[in-house]
Amino acid sequence: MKKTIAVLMTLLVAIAGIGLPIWVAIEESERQAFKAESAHALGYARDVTMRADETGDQVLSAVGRLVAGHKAAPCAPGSIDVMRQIDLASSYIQAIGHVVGDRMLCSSIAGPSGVLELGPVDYVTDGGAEIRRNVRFPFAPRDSFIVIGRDGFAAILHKRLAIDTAKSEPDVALAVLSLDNPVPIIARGYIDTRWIKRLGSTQAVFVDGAYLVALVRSERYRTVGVAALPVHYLNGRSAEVSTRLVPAGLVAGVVLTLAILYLGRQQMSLPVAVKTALRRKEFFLEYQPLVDLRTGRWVGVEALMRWRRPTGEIVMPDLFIPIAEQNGLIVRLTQQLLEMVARDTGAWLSAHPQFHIGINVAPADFHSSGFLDNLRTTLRGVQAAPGNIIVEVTERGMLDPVVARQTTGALRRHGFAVAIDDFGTGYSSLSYLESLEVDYLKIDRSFIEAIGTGAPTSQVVQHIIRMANDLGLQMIAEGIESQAQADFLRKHGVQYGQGWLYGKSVPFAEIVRQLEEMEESAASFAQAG
Ligand SMILES: Nc1nc2c(ncn2[C@@H]2O[C@H](COP(=O)(O)O[C@H]3[C@@H](O)[C@H](n4cnc5c(=O)[nH]c(N)nc54)O[C@@H]3COP(=O)(O)O)[C@@H](O)[C@H]2O)c(=O)[nH]1
Repeated sequence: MKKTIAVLMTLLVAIAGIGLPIWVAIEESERQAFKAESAHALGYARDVTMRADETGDQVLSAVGRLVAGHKAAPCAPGSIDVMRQIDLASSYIQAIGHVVGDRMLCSSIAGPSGVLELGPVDYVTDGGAEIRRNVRFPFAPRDSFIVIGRDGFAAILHKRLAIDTAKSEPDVALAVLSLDNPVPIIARGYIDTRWIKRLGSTQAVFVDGAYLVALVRSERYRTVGVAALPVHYLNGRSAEVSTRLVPAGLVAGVVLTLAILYLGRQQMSLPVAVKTALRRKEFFLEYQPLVDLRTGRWVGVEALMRWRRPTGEIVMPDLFIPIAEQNGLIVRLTQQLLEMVARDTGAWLSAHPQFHIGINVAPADFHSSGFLDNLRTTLRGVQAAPGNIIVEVTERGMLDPVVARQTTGALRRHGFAVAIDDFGTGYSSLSYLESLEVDYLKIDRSFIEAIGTGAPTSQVVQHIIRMANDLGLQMIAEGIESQAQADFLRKHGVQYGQGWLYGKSVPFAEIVRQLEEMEESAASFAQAG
């Protein structure tokens, strides 16, 4: 069952880990493609609007000039000359003339008496311009023209000019729409006049079915330039961008998934590895000297567990103790700790009954009924005295006052000493401590570190010392690294200490060797004296 869940979880992580970056890459490709093709379409729509505006400007200015100077005799030779000048100077106007009803009576193209039939006006804009959208002339039977007029004059415009853009992309539809009339003024390709409803204040870009549509409103006239790109432009661009982004997303996804799976496996396999390590007896002990601060003599050690993995890597207890605790393995680990203490010290402890070995026990050990028996049996095997052992338990292990009182009481009745480890990091109150039978307070390293630093916690150590003195407890300071810290602690009455100032943790044989060396030099010093 567990295996099935693990396989399912792995599959899920793989699908999510690989799928998510690919999905993000596709989304990003589409976003980039929309951005690029929107700019493309807007460029055409702006161009159309600009051309339509220029056409409007030229028509207005030409008609204005004729109305101002030639209204009285619009077909006089002088007026025709001006019409021809306008014609020549203008880029959009093909011809201009004088209009009465549906006919152009004279013009730049047909002269003073050449009449051109225009047909009826299609609509009149809000500004009063009369628009004929589709006028044909006998002289250009295949073309159709727009005629825009007012005040008796009208300009003939070629229909293609305003939308004579996007030549290299003939499938792009273009148009000039009027806000006053639903029929396009000019159009090329498929144009839906309902698009105009989606125009915001100045411009809009959107996808409608098979088209990416861009609208740009004229700032001067009630017209709108439109460009509609077939949607395959967008898809093509998106495919092009995704050929770059999707492989990158895939690589990122694979790396992410492998990293997640690797970390997950590490986490999932650690409890199994600790269990295997227990079976294979991969744990070992190092011992850190415990020093009498008043004499400088080594009066004991603290046993600290390490794990040598089959790879040779040494793992520190901060990593495996919590795993052992969370996975119900700590009692077995503590059992091995006792066995290792017995094996390392052998008969040495029986010959040194005053020498202390501090052993760390977890809250679960402290609450386990078999712990005391195990401790006694193991020590009996090496003829060590209970007085050799200091059982170190953190404030966390003392949380239940009834169990704490029972266990500490039983341990002390059998001659073992009890120390509260890492003191100051928990929440023990003075009255609670008073109710427990303990021998030592181990002052946590963090308070020793703060000595002389001026940090807010630098004063705490003095309160702890006062509290321990009030309770009649002996003190062990942890983590002494400098002589100044040692001097401060001794001056304030702390009896014992340990830390790198005196020595890091080493195998027990090394502790014995150094003790013998110290004894020898003390003896030769005494002899010399
Ligand atoms: N239940 C068990 N807990 C155990 C056992 N063995 C160790 N532990 C607990 O693991 C914690 C980390 O221990 P460790 O990494 O061994 O670190 C100890 C010392 O190496 C370190 N130390 C000692 N002196 C100094 C110093 O001067 N400076 C400095 N930076 N570090 C120093 O402190 C750790 C000892 O801490 P403590 O036990 O509080 O005295 C630690 O909490 C161990 O208790 C085990 O078998 N069972």
